[in-house]
Amino acid sequence: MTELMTEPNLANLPNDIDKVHVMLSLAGGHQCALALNSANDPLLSELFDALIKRSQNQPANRIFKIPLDEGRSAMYIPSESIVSIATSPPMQLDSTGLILKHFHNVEIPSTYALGAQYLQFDNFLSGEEHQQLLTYAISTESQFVGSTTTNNLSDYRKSKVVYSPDANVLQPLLNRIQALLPEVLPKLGLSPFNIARIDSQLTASNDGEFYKIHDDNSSPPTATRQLTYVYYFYREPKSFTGGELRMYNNKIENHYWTRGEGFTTIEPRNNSIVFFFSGYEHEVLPVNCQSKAFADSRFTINGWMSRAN
Ligand SMILES: O=C(O)CCC(=O)C(=O)O
Ligand SMILES: [Fe+2]
Repeated sequence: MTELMTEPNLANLPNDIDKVHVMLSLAGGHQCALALNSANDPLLSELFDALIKRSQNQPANRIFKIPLDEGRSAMYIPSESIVSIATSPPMQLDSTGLILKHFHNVEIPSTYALGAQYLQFDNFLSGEEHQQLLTYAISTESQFVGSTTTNNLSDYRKSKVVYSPDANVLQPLLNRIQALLPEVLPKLGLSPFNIARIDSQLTASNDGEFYKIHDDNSSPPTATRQLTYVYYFYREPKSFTGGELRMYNNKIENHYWTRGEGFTTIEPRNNSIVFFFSGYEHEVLPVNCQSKAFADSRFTINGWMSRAN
């Protein structure tokens, strides 16, 4: 008997941020839809495990209990009958079938590792270019608005932002970043990619402000972000402490790459730039700025290179 492969229709499923919608195609042409609360649900990695075993002609020999109707009923499926698994959002698997994360259209670094990976370059702009950005940031105080996040959680991110800074002022920085990409990408284990867009925002973090743990590409609107950059600048003498960037290590849990315990703390040095893969989890520790003066803020121009689909 031949098994007919039809494309499962996930198009009209809701696009929740954390939920993973799964469509199992089963031998005999049957399909079974389920929604998991997160990509961390062990059922998902176990289903992939069965699929991988099947692709290697190894028996998985188990029965899956698939919750239906929000757990009010269940269906039992022998592992051998799983022909394919469709997910929304897509899952990224490594060569052994570990689920890396529910990345969308990004390429996972070839060196995706347990340790946090980033690059920091000091003295990134000339003194004049650095001063120009500082003068611009301080003089546009009235254009800064309270920051938001795509998960819309309150108390998750506190800082002030200009979402569309003057393109002419950004140009020297963006030129230098683009010129450095051929060096940066291989060092981070990323291949060259077609840049569909470069976003930039200007931020000011003052006393008590922070950005809790997040990654930069796991919501539908940010799904194609591949590379994050953060350029740091502030007025000398430095009038704040804290505000370090903390990059988290990864670990494997339930066949799934997730945030590990360890981290690296990166000093937001004046006129330095940091690059990292947008899927890595990171946070900005609280800033202490006694003067509370806007001009004494920890400023950044930070943004993302998104790949073309
Ligand atoms: O300011 C920083 O050090 C990082 C900012 C950040 O993580 C973001 O805007 O997504
Ligand atoms: Fe971030």
